[in-house]
Amino acid sequence: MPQKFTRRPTNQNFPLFHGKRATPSVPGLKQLLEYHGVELQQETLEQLWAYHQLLRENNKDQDLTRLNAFETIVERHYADCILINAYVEKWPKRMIDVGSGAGFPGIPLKLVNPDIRLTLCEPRPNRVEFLNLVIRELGLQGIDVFGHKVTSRSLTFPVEGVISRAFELIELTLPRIQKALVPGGRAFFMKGPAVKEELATLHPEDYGFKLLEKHFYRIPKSTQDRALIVLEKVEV
Ligand SMILES: C[S@@+](CC[C@H](N)C(=O)[O-])C[C@H]1O[C@@H](n2cnc3c(N)ncnc32)[C@H](O)[C@@H]1O
Repeated sequence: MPQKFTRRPTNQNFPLFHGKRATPSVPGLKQLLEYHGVELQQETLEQLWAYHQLLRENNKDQDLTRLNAFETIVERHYADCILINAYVEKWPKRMIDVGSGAGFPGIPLKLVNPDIRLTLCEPRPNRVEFLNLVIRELGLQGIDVFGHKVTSRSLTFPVEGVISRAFELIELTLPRIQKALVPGGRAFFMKGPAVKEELATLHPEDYGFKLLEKHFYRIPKSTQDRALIVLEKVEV
């Protein structure tokens, strides 16, 4: 069964399952994801569930996410990180996720696109430990953790793609990734509605980039407005 990611935005704002709470379980996860426009293969769903279990078990003492309710985690973490697939025809083969935190968007992105060779960049030791635990426990291949800050000098390997969510202003990230990103490489920024003001004063050409795509959408059946901004490295 192909995986589906609904692109259609909706203004409908139903209470979840007509007021009922979803059961935290694989079927509950499937039901909630489908409610938000994400249809996954069973194997991917089970991997995401395993990740969710690790996130819950380790959140208490490791400060991984401030979201608590199952429904909110599925909507604002999992659906959010998977829906971007609807806007990207082909992901670069070699990517980094800058400021991964507890693994967003990197872990869901990798589960849905196992062919991406991905490095999760995260300096906080407890988060690095958690990300390595997830990789080990889920038996993921082609993914590792760079446990340092990404700076203009710290990345020593070339990459074809960069992604980040809830990290910092785009103009602060561009100099960090300028050297590591190959010409023609792409940078994907997952943003909220405030990005419109950010874009109004952004000059990507100052850093050797050009603005390629802007997608504004809402997580289906939610109040969460999102944007995916794609820049291309043009400078050789
Ligand atoms: C607000 S959190 C966002 C985490 C995740 N991307 C998400 O959407 O939930 C930002 C993360 O960036 C990390 N961070 C801060 N400076 C960084 C840098 N220079 N390079 C890489 N990660 C950094 C922080 O430790 C933190 O975990």
